This record gives sequence, structure tokens and C-alpha cells, in this order.
Amino acid sequence: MPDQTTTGTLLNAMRANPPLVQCITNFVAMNIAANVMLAAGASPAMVHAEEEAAEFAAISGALTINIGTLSTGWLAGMLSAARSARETGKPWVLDPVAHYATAFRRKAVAQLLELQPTIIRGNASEIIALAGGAGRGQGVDSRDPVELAEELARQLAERHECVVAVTGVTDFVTDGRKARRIAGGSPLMPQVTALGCSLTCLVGAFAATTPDNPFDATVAALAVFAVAGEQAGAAADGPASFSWRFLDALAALDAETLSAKARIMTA
Ligand SMILES: Nc1ncnc2c1ncn2[C@@H]1O[C@H](COP(=O)(O)OP(=O)(O)O)[C@@H](O)[C@H]1O
Ligand SMILES: Cc1ncsc1CCOP(=O)(O)O
Ligand SMILES: [Mg+2]
Repeated sequence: MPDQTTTGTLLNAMRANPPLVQCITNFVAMNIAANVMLAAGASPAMVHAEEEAAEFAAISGALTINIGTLSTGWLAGMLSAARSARETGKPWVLDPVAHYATAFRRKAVAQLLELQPTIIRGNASEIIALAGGAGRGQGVDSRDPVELAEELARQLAERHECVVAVTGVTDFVTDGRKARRIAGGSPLMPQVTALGCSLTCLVGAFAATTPDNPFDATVAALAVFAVAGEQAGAAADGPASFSWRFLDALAALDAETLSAKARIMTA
């Protein structure tokens, strides 16, 4: 099972050389995303100010940009960091949180897309809307099944020449040609805020580990969440205990267990 083996190999490689990842995320996600990254074995830095964002991107292994709590100042930092990542050949990941909700967000995402993200990671409603479909998202929450987003994700990946990941009950990853589904996780995951944002940061960590293979990097990050999420969910009493159990499961997850338990299917 090559996908499973690759996933475990990439987890070991990331931990052997923890990548510095510049995470421009949001006020809600900053703490949990940093803890998720540390538990998984990466080195996060939440750096968004316009004055330093580009300089920091140049010294990072990867950049992640999430528009969850957007403001004019943050957007300037995002644009200059993304430009710097492109110029220095670093992978960068876009998380278009609720981009359909307001004109400000729609315009920001259009500007960011022009800077050619390596990977886009969103929930089903976000990906449907980004591809031009009629998503039913409410604020930051998806109300669409992943299956409805799959064909649109393929089109989006082709149009922007990037990898697109759609998350939900069963995740979907495509580069426009090949595609995988990743099963696992827990229904408690969407009840804990900012886990999707945290996953976007982890996608960045794997992309830094294997910059020439953003598809495998994305599959690996999603598989880590799927396996750790399933383990935490099996023992949790609710969202609060899920949250700490998930961090513990991430930290305890080893490559052998990941490779054995990851459920990655060709789509
Ligand atoms: N009902 C579910 N069952 C299992 N895993 C889920 C479920 N909903 C979301 N997840 C997982 O939660 C993580 C965050 O995904 P998602 O909730 O789609 O993102 P967002 O928080 O951006 O809306 C992913 O790892 C995804 O696989
Ligand atoms: C609640 C909220 N509001 C603005 S950003 C944010 C967090 C969204 O996190 P996620 O996309 O991972 O559900
Ligand atoms: Mg999200």
C-alpha cells in the first residue's frame, strides 16, 4: 500500500527535521493550531505583520494563509508573505475561510489566488463556492457533503495548477489528475473550533518536508488528522475531552501506526 507507507515515511521525515512553518492564521485558531503543530512534530510561528511577513516567509520552510479573521493590515501581510514565498520557491497553503460571506473576503481571496497557492484546503462549502458553485456554507461552517465538492475540486485544481483538499466526513485530495479519499476522524471534530485551520497549518508542515510533492504532503497531513481524530474520538466524552485527547493522540502517533491505520483510497 504505497500511500500508507509514504504517509508514515513523511511523518518520520518531518519529525527528524521539524520544519519552520509561518502560519498566518486567525485569532480563534492561533493557540490550538500552534499546539497541533508542536504535537505533530513541526515548528510553527504565527507571524502576520506586514512589516515582517515577507522576510519571515523567506526563512520558513512553508507558509500558510488563513483568512478567518481578516483585516486590511493582515491582508497586506498575507499578500507580501505569499509574494515572498513564491519568489523564494517555498510552498504555500491557502485556507479560504468563509470567503463567500462578504465582498472584502471575496476580493482578498481573488488577490491571493493570483499569487498561485501550492495547495488550497477548505471545507466542502468553501471549495464549492471557490470553484464557482452554489455552496450552502454558513459563516465558517460547511453545510455541504464532500462528495458534492469533488468534481469542482478537480476543476479548481486544474484551473490554478495546485493541489486542492476538501475536508469533511471523508476527505478528498486532487491535483486535477489523480485523487484520493481519506476516511477517519470523528464527528466531534467540527464541534471543536479551528481544527480545520490547524489542519491547514499541518499541511504546510508536510509541504515543507516534501516541497516537490505537495500531493503526497497533503494526503499525509489529512491521514494524520484522520487517524489521531479517530483515536481521540473513540475515548472522548464530548468536544472538550476530544480536544486534549486529540493533542495527545497526535503526539503519540508513530509512523508504523499511521501507515497501518490510515485509510487512503484512490478516487
Ligand atoms: N463528520 C466528520 N467525521 C469525521 N471527521 C470529520 C468530520 N467533519 C470534519 N472532520 C475532520 O475535521 C477536520 C477539519 O475539517 P473540516 O471540519 O471540514 O474543516 P473546517 O474546520 O475548515 O470546516 C478534518 O480532519 C476532517 O476530516
Ligand atoms: C469561528 C471562527 N470565526 C472566524 S475564524 C473561525 C475559526 C474557524 O475554524 P475552522 O475553519 O477550522 O472551523
Ligand atoms: Mg475552515
